[in-house]
Order: sequence, then structure tokens, then C-alpha cells
Amino acid sequence: MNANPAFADLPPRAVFFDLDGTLVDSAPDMAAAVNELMARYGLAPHSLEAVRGMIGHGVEKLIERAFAAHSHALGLGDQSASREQMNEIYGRHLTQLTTLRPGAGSALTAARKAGMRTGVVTNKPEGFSRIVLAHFGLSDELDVVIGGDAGHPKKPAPDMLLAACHACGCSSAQAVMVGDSMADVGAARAAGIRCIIVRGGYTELAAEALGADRVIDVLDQLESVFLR
Ligand SMILES: O=C(O)COP(=O)(O)O
Ligand SMILES: [Mg+2]
Repeated sequence: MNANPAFADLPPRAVFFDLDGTLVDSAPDMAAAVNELMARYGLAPHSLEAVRGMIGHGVEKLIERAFAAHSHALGLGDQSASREQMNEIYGRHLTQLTTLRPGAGSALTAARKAGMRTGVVTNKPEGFSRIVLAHFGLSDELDVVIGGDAGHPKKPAPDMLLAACHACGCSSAQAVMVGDSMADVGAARAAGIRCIIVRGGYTELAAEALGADRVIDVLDQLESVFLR
């Protein structure tokens, strides 16, 4: 049973968005970067679909999964070397093939117009996240951006969401997380924050199976969830 108050009973004061798979479709750029890394190790490229399934738990996990899919075990030295290479490669691929997901800009604008604080809470490194957000003109719509390398345990740990609440001066009960994956639902649950999942992101399970309070098809529907 859901212990969180319904949206209409307690309209959120802050809404926090996941980035990869929620606000942006970054998988094509991430796949290009992963495959450039695979090529450096003499390994075959992964399909876009396969890489979509590897995203969601940060860059280290993405690299680990990409090598593991080739049954290629990395030694300790290779782990940090490949991470450095991936950062260098992906730094050149941040906004080439990445697109804004439908309704992302208008959802942020609507939340701000309704007087809510807004944020991005992502497992993606913060510097990269800020570049992507600036590219799509979203930086000014956000009160807080917290990335996976900001010093907190990554989602599904609650810490990044709790830090975002603190930055926005609201309690967990006053906040909502909007995401695409199990990491988002897990973090929201652990933080005592209501969670909405947007269909079509990067998730191994069906959207309905993630255990969110609400599932929406597109970000445009957020406004009606809050106002209903
Ligand atoms: O970079 C990742 O692995 C996932 O990032 P996200 O938390 O924005 O989905
Ligand atoms: Mg995501």
C-alpha cells in the first residue's frame, strides 16, 4: 500500500526530475561513446537497445555492463583507465544525438509557473548533466542540479533526493520525483518522496511494474496529475 499522500491532497512544493531517459533521450550519444570505448579494446559494438538497458546506475555501472556483455573482465587498473577514457569520449558526445523528450521543457515551465521549486537529480556526472541541460535551454528553469559524482551515494540511495529537498527548503512529503527507472522509484521510496514514472525511458521492467505512485505516457501529463 502507498503510504504517501495523494497528489491532490498535498500538491508538491518541489519537483525533481531524473535526466537520462526522463528529460532527455541520451541513449544514442551514450551508445556512440560506449561503442567507441569498446572499439579501443577490440570489442564489437553494442546495439542501441542493449545500451538503453545498461543506463541508469551511473557511468561506472554502464562501463561494467558493456564489458560484461562481452564476458570481458576488467582488471583494477583497467577499470579506472576505462572510466577516464569513457569520460573523455562521452565528453565529445554529450549533445550530438541526444534529444529532449516530448514535454520536458513545458513541464518544467509549468511547474515553475505553479510556484514549485524544480531540480534535476541524476546519476550522470554533474558537469556533463549541466552541459546537456544548458544545451537544451533548461538551466534557468532549475533551482538545483545534483549529479552522480556530487559526493552522495547514487540513486537508489535516498541521499541525492534528500539533498535536493534541503536545497529547495521542502520536506520529503512536499516533493515529487519524476523518473524512468527502478533507481528513481527506489530513491524516492527510501526518501519518502512520491514518485511518478514516465513511460518510454530506460528500464528493464515495464513502467507499471516499477512500483511508482503514478505512471504517465508523456511529461505533458504532469500538470494534470498535480492539479487533479
Ligand atoms: O547516467 C546514468 O547512468 C543514469 O542517469 P539518470 O539518473 O539521469 O537516469
Ligand atoms: Mg533515468
